[in-house]
Amino acid sequence: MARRMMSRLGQWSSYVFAVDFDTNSDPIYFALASKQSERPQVFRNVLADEKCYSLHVQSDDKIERAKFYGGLKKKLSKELPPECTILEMSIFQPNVKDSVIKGYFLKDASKSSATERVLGELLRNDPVYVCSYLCGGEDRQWSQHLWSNTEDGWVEVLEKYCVVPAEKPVHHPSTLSIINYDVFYSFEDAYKVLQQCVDIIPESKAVLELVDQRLESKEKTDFPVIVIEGLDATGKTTLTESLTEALGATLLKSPPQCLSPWRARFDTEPPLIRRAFYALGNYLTAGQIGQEARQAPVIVDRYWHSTAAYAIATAVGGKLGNLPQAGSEVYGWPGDLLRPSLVLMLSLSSQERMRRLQVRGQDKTMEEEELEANHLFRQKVEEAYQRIEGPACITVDASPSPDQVLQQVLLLIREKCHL
Ligand SMILES: Nc1ncnc2c1ncn2[C@@H]1O[C@H](COP(=O)(O)OP(=O)(O)O)[C@@H](O)[C@H]1O
Ligand SMILES: Nc1ccn([C@@H]2O[C@H](COP(=O)(O)OP(=O)(O)O)[C@@H](O)[C@H]2O)c(=O)n1
Repeated sequence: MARRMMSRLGQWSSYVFAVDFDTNSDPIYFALASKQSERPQVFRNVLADEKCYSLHVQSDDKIERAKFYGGLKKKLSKELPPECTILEMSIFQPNVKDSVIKGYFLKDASKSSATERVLGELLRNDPVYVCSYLCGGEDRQWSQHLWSNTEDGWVEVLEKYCVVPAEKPVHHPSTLSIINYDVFYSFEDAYKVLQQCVDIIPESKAVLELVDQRLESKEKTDFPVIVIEGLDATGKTTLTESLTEALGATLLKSPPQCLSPWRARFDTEPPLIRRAFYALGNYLTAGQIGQEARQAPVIVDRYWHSTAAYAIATAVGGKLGNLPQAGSEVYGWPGDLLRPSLVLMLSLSSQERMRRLQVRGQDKTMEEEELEANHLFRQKVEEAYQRIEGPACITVDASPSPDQVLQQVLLLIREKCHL
């Protein structure tokens, strides 16, 4: 019944469908209508005579939705014929926060009926909507056909709508659900996510217990707190160690050491859960900063900027221009998180960063591997770093020798923190 209600055109008419045919260009946007449009056909330039399908996740439970969507791509890649291309798609109400429903669009060039079989199985067993797309008639217009499950196990077409072009929205759909899905702006919001995961991820309990024992931090610290940020291999470890020695400071990092046993586990989780874990790491580190900054200056290797910038850059699909505008609330500092006195971001050319990565030759996190493969993603991380406010970060050229970088940073610290 719920499915029937949701599928009515009245319900869908305010929604737009976005399919990422190519990460370097805008998605193709389309909507559903009862009548064909006279404007050009939506898919004409991107589809050959392939069979096309879409799937989107249906569940009111945020955690279930995130878990299922994360696993769905793996499942589809494994079970669909190799001639089937899996593209990301989302359904959303233009410029309405939290309205996004994520899914996949399939272009199937195979001759077999394997794809339909896999989709039929998914429809029977999982919280998904499945649609197929047909191109027909003299003017070769596209229509969308919503599938439904019958009691005797057959899949039938429930409803059919015309596919019509839709306007490009002001905000890229991936920016509509950053808040509380990719980035958490209060302790409570991140904590709630892990609380809801206790049954499915037993490690959450241990993390929550640690977090429950965290130290509270005052808003104002006695000694300055200096955060060093930057992409992997920009020289954070080298600099934070020499700074700590030069200033007689205490060195801390986020996520803190006490979370290490669980980090790899949470790195395999979908963004919602993974980001909540890192967000809580910042609150644990904040407690340590508050304590240590009573006695000496504190140097912190990665903190909130890392958590927010990587999360935003991962969440926002496609081009650099799809990032939320500078000044957007997504770049704001969480009201309840200790603010450092100074944030410095080490910046390097990609060639020098690659050289240092190769010299170091250590294992990289999956995300760091992606950074290497994906120049666009790296640009988005650096741009997001620069847009975060309260405090904003100051960019430091990390290409000179380690000692020159240290001297340059010491000068900045003396100027800004009067140390
Ligand atoms: N200023 C520098 N010039 C040249 N090499 C550097 C410099 N700073 C760090 N390195 C080297 O680059 C690699 C990455 O530095 P590291 O401090 O581990 O970066 P991060 O902690 O940001 O990942 C290491 O092999 C380090 O010795
Ligand atoms: N405070 C932090 C630190 C790291 N992170 C995440 O951890 C990853 C980087 O961690 P890392 O261990 O590879 O970084 P390095 O300190 O080795 O440069 C990023 O991909 C971020 O997603 C975070 O979200 N918040």
